[in-house]
Amino acid sequence: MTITVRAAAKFNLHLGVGPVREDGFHPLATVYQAIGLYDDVTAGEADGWQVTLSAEDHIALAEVPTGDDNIVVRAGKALAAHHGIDRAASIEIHKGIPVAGGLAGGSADAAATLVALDRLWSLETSDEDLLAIAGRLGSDVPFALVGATAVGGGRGEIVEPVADNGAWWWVAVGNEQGLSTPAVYRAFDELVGAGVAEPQVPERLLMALEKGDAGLLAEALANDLQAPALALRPDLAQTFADGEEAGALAVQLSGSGPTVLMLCRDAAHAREVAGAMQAKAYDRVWAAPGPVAGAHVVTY
Ligand SMILES: C[C@@](CO)(OP(=O)(O)O)[C@H](O)COP(=O)(O)OP(=O)(O)OC[C@H]1O[C@@H](n2ccc(N)nc2=O)[C@H](O)[C@@H]1O
Ligand SMILES: Nc1ncnc2c1ncn2[C@@H]1O[C@H](COP(=O)(O)OP(=O)(O)O)[C@@H](O)[C@H]1O
Repeated sequence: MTITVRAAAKFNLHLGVGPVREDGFHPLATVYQAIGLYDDVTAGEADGWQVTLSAEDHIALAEVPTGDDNIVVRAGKALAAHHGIDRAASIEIHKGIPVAGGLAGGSADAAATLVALDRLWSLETSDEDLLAIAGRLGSDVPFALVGATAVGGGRGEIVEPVADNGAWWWVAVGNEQGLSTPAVYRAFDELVGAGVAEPQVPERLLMALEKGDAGLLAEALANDLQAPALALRPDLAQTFADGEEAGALAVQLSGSGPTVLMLCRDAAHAREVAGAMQAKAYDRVWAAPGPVAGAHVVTY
C-alpha cells in the first residue's frame, strides 16, 4: 500500500522579525498564507529509509539530499520515536515547489510525510502531537500542516488561524540560484542589529484579509527579511521593477527569498502579469491562488 499526501507552499504576507534570541532563532510575528504550488509525497512500506525525487519543469533538485539529511527522513524518524516504534518507509517526493526559494518546500514535505506515515502505520496521532513534532522539525512545518491563512508566533512554529475572506491570486517568480535562510537572518542582524523592537502583526493586514480587499492587502504587505535579502542579492531588484511594470498590485519577497511574489486582482490579471513576466524572459513563473489547504491525503 502507498499513500500520497499533498502539501502547499507558503507565502509570508507579513514577516516581522525581532532581535535574535539566545538560542539563535529570531522571534517572529508573521502571517502565513498557503498558496497553490504543491509537493506530493508518497509513502510506502520498506525495511530501510529510501528517498526518491522528481519535479515539475524548471525545478532544480541538485540541492535536495536523498539520504538521512532529507527532512522527510527526519520527520519519519521523529514520528516513529514519538510512538516508540522501530519502522522505516520509502518516500517519493514530487516537487512542484521551487527548492530553497523561501516557499518552505522542505517544510511542506515534512508535514506531508507526518500525515502520510501516520496513516500508513495506522498511528492516529493527535493533532496536538503532530503539531508539536512538526515544530521540532522546523519553524515553518506546523503551518504546512494547517494551511489556509494563519498568524505565526514564537520562532514561527506557534500557529493560529485567522479570518481570510479573500480569493487571492499571486504570481510567483523563481530564481535559478537559491538563497540560504540562515544567511539572510545573519544579514538581518548585521543590517538592523539587536536594537529592533519585538515584532507585531499589523491590524490593517488582518482587516484587509477579513474584507478580502486586494487594494488594502497590497498596502499592508511587509517583509523584514526583504532588505537583508536584497543586500545579499542586489540582482533581485530588477525582478521587483519588472513585476511593477507588469502591473502587479504589489511585489514582495517570499520569506527569506529569492522567490518574488506579485499580488494580482484576480485569475485573469494573474495570467496577464505571468504572461508579461514570461515575455521579459523569466522562465520560472507560476500563477497560484491562495489560501489553499494544508497537508492532505490525495490517494491511498
Ligand atoms: C524565513 C522563513 C519565514 O517563514 O521561511 P523561508 O523563507 O526560509 O521559507 C522561516 O522563518 C524559516 O523557517 P525554517 O526554514 O523552517 O527554519 P528552521 O529550519 O526552523 O531554521 C533554519 C535556520 O533559520 C534561522 N531562523 C529560523 C527561524 C527563525 N524564527 N529565526 C531564525 O533565525 C536560524 O538560523 C535557523 O538555524
Ligand atoms: N525535502 C526537501 N525539499 C527541499 N529541500 C530540502 C528537503 N530536505 C532537505 N532540504 C534542504 O533544505 C534547504 C531549504 O529548502 P526549502 O525548504 O526548499 O527552502 P526554504 O527554506 O527557502 O523555504 C534545501 O536547500 C535543501 O538542502
